[in-house]
Amino acid sequence: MTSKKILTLVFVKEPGKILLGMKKRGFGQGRWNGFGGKVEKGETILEGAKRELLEESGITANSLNRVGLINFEFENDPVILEVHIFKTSDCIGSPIETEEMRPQWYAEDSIPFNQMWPDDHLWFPYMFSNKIFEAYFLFKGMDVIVSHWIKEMKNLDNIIVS
Ligand SMILES: Nc1[nH]c(=O)nc2c1ncn2[C@H]1C[C@H](O)[C@@H](COP(=O)(O)OP(=O)(O)OP(=O)(O)O)O1
Repeated sequence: MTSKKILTLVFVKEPGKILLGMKKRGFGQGRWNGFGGKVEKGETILEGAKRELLEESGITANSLNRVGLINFEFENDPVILEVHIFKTSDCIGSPIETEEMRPQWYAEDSIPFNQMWPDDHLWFPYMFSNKIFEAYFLFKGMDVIVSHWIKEMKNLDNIIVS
């Protein structure tokens, strides 16, 4: 029997650059990524995304735009991670280092993909060209992608996040 964990991932964008955070602990430790985590009981996915962004970076998002939806499966693990990805340029505050994340701005043409999850370089181009996508990745361990697909979508309106 498989089960699903609902997670969020938020990227703060400004023209030509993106805010990443170095994950200091927990799942994905040592990798640059957006800000996010598990959606808690009683909150919507959108609320969870905003909460995690604030907790991990000190930034408050007024609004979030859908970027994509990825299901991650790991060999020999019944738990599927359903990750809802958002971006925003409509936010308040400056990034601060937190217990979980060390934020840093990166130019869009110098993203540190070799220190990120191995799937990121495959779907970041969709995000940077404002294409909405759905994807699936099957991992062996934390470093090897066994199989995957990525599909551009018109929208993700069938999956309610608000
Ligand atoms: N293959 C992958 N590629 C990627 O880009 N992001 C991934 C990923 N697998 C997981 N993530 C993201 C989703 C989510 O934002 C984050 C993991 O969040 P978690 O909540 O599991 O982190 P923690 O273990 O720190 O738990 P919290 O106590 O909720 O903060 O990593």
